[in-house]
Amino acid sequence: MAGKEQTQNSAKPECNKFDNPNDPLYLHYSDQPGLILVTQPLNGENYSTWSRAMLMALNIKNKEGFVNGTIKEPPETSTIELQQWWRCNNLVKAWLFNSISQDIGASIIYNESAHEIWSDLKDRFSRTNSVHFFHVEEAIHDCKQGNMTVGAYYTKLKGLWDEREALCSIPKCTCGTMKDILQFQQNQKTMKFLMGLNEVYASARGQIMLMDPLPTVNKTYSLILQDEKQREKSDRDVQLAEASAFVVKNNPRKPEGTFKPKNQHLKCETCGKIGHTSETCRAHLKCDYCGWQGHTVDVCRKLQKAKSTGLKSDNRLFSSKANHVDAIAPSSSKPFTLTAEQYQNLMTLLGGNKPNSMANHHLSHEENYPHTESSATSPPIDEPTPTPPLDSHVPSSRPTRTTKTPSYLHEYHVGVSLPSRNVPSSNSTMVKASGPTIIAQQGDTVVVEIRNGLLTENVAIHWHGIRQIGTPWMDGTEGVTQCPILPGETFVYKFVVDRPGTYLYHAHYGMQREAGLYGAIRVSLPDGQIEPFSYDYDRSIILNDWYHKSAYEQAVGLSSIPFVWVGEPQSILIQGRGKFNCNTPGIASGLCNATNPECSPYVLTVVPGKTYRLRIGSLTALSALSFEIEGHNMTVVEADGHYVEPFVVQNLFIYSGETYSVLIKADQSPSRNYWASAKVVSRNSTTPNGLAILNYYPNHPRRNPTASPPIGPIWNDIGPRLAQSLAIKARKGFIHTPPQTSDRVIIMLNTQNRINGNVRWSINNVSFHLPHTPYLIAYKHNLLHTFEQNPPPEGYDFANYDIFSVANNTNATTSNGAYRLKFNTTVDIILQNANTMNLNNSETHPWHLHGHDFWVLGYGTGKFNGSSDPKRYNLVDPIMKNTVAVHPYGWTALRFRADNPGVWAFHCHIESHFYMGMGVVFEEGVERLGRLPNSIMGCGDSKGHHSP
Ligand SMILES: O=C1O[C@H]([C@@H](O)CO)C(O)=C1O
Repeated sequence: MAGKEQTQNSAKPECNKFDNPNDPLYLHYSDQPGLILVTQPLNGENYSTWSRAMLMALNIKNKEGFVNGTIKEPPETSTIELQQWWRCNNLVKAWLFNSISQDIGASIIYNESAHEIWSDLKDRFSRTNSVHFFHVEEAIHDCKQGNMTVGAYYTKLKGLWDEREALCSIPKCTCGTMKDILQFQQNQKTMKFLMGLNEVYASARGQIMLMDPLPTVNKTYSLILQDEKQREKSDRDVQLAEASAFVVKNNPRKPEGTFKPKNQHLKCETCGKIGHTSETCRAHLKCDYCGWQGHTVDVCRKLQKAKSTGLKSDNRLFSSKANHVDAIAPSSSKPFTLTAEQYQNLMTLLGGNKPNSMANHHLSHEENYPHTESSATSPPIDEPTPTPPLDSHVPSSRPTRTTKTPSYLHEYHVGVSLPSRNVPSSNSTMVKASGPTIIAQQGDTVVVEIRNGLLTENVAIHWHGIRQIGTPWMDGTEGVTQCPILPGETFVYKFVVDRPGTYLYHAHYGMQREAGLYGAIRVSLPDGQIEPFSYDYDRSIILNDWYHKSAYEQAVGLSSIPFVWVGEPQSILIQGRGKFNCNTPGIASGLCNATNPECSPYVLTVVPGKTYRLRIGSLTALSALSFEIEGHNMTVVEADGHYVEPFVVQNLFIYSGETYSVLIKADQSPSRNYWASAKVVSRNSTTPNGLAILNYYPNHPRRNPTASPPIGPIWNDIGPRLAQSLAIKARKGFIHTPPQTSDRVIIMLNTQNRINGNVRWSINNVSFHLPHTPYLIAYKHNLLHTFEQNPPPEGYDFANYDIFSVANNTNATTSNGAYRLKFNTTVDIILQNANTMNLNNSETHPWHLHGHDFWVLGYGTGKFNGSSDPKRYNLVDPIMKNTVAVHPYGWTALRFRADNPGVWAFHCHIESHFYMGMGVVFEEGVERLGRLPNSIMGCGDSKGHHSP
């Protein structure tokens, strides 16, 4: 009795126990063996996700312990409990069977316990994790927005991160570093997400990257969504398109890790991939349009899509960088408008944050910029009679113009204001920024409507390096090709970009360029043509110098008695960003701190292993620069729009008005960032080097490089600079052989003089000044009385002039006479440098020719010898350029064909030097031009010459 009671007593609590839903041995009536706990059965390749999902489901059922072994089999003495345990174990086994593929199921059917099965599966399938892990990592690396919405892109990336975490998560620890590690991981995710976004988000990306601390990826996603919403709202009429060089290699296909070829039994011996054989291997194919391997341009789906949507074939619309806006418009069929946000960006870039002593007009969007969505058409363009384009100097195999039907119009509407100066203070910083990069394709027509928003100052914009063949009135040189654009007036520039390459644009009125009105022009090859070098990404970088004094104050000083020299600039800017009195850019100290992202240097983010084409242009007012990137060689491949026979440099010397493309490979240790530095050379300058950061992804863009910035070359060592000049030759296969003889030689002695008490620069003792009536109008409309008709001298007193001493040029004069060149003749120019008015001093002058490229035939030191030096000319493979340096006490010989009807300035690109008279003007074939557009008239005697 007592025993029976005991049994009953002992059984009762056990029964109660199994009734308790919190007990792992409890079975709910719904816990049926037929249940399927996960949707994706284990197939051998999805172990990590499967096991995670399974554990989650078992945890909900309170049966996790049966697979991880924590709920042990009870001793045989506890019979009832043992029975219940086996019931539960078998139930879990059934659930496992239901969640694995049949093949795998067959191999574990004889395992007794769920725990054994679980361990067996783990042993077998988690071993493939490293391969899977590799694929997941690869897929994360390749994951870019491309054709996806931001939401879809985020979801995809998030899924991949979760998968990676399932495969390999950071072990939990309680020490303090865990927080830092997680923060680092978060930052990496934010960076990855930002990097994969399409270029339309570049502006937002730039802002987010400068936030400190970096927001979490979720927060970043929400910020980008807001940006997208705003964009959709204000950009309704403009079709969004994936954009820019940053995503040129966007892969719309599945990342390799998730892509499964059909014929898995085939293996290619050529590329090693599964799914095909050598005969059908496409690995060697490369598409000239989208840059992807594996197909050619004729079957490129991206191109077909672009064509079918009617967008310009490169399908780019807006692309903005952290500190400048790249804009590109579709064909003329749709009116192009800037959105309020884009316009605001542009104005912020052109504008500053403090009032300027000069006329400086920052109007609100509505006031200043009428061409928002509501303006349906562009203002009528004053169309002059076109002159046929000339195709000289170009081998017939490579056409200079692509005739397209219809030709694409790129329209830009730009309101002009000038950036303000930062008033020097004890510890201040400054930022200046350039205007939008114009991105076009060879043969495109670019239309830029400039509205002068300045209150009291005129404006004109020159398209530097664009030869304006057939449109000399669009060169934008005030006083030479057009009247100035008056405050409040609008001028429409319309011209064809007839050659691929890297060009610039900038103000060409007084010393206004110095005030910060400039930007880059990037012209790509026509569809189907490829560059003779390869790279993964394309970036434009403009170098500049920056003064605290306004251009106006500088100009007053230069023309005052006593003379007030502009002095050395306060800062050097890389892509619009510089510093003043900060210890180091990017460091959280003083005013250059995290709360002021505007104070950060320009950051160029690179993906380790990738090659970048850096299109570097200089628009300095004064400084010759040496540009270098710590630890990275640069291969020079392009100069002023011409392919260069590649050569490698550690530092690139670049003079105002020049452009170069260099290739750099992100092949250094990816564990840190690197300095890019621009140092003043050729002048004993006190200006600190301009600095930027080459940011190796995924390092934080504002993490300072661990090394000190490069010091750069010695300022007065001419040797390496001359060596670089001599190294620049035309690339084989792209040589434009120069005419072997010339029809006329003009020697131009560059000297500094004192004329009527003013310090001036002169050419052959004649200092240049601009007339009130632009030459082009004066020649065409026979208004020859508006400027001096005595042509400037063709040389100097060669026998008696000592270029090495301070000359007493008392006979120097000023003149606005021009050289008239016989149309289609070949002209040689010898730029002869000399001593300035300071003892033992000769300066570097970058000379820029409008309307042409010239062959650079040679350089030399000392006085040019007309009988021996021409024998040393390079008449085989000289580079063609539009800007070239004459080195201190040296000479440079150029040759060009006077075959572009118009009037063209040729001048020193140092802003103050041209202002002080260092320039000349060439006229050629104006009689061949048709009617000039009315829009360039209105000043001097051109008043009243408007044609109906
Ligand atoms: O044009 C210039 O004037 C000064 C100096 O020669 C006179 O002070 C200078 O360095 C120039 O380049």
